[in-house]
Amino acid sequence: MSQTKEAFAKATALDTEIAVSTRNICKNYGAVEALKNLSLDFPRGQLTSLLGPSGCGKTTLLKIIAGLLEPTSGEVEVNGRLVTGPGPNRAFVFQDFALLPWASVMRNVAFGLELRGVAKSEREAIAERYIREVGLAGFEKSFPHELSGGMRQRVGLARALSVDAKVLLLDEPFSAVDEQTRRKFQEDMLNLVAHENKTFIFVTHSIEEAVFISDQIAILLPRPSRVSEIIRPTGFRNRDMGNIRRDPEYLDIVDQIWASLRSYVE
Ligand SMILES: Nc1ncnc2c1ncn2[C@@H]1O[C@H](COP(=O)(O)OP(=O)(O)OP(=O)(O)O)[C@@H](O)[C@H]1O
Repeated sequence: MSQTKEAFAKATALDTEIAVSTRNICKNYGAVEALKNLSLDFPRGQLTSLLGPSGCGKTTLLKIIAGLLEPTSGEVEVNGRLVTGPGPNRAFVFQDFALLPWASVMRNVAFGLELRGVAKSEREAIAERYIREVGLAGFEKSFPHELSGGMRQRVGLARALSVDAKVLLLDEPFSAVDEQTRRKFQEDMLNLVAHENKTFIFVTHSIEEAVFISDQIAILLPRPSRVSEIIRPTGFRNRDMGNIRRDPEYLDIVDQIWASLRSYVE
């Protein structure tokens, strides 16, 4: 079997522990049926991307997992426990960064810990580690308006990492940055997933991005959304990052996903 076929076929047999599980999620906004019986498992320590046509309900699903939005019916389990609202085991990285404009990078990154009552010296030590890890060392005292969009996004990511949530929910985190920065971020994400042992759930519009960074890709159907396909591009995962984008399996999977999605684009 070719590696590409394997990526699609393997999607049925999962031998990894499940960190997050959504079961028969339905979500209606008044007369708008956004999600319908959506069931999906998210393997622990891996990155799953949600990919689908605009308006299919990706952000809605992310917010339901975060506990920020209640499903009309169905349930979400995180580490075997039912989600009934937001909790410290999940951190959300918002599309617009949601930084405090009046606070320094250090204060912004440490803010989640500050809210949890962690002592200043301890929270700043933790924040410093993640500021370094996302490549912002030296900018601790800067304010958000002094940073580029890409740097602000890194502050948001460092803040989510600092609170030590086991599940990170990222809503199109790289959409506001230029292409070069975006590629660097994608490589950083691969490193983070490899070293942090956290479960990442990632919304993106980009097929190439999803295939580059994901252990698992869930393709969602247009509204009312369900999962149409699950793809696990494992073949090139352990190869040199610099070569992934020209790997034949990578290119094949990108093509196949586009073939699935193109019928939904007007
Ligand atoms: N608060 C709301 N009230 C009414 N309808 C809503 C609300 N939030 C979302 N919707 C609708 O639900 C559907 C799913 O929205 P959602 O933002 O989850 O989709 P998405 O896949 O993340 O979209 P995009 O890819 O464009 O960001 C859309 O049709 C949207 O218009």
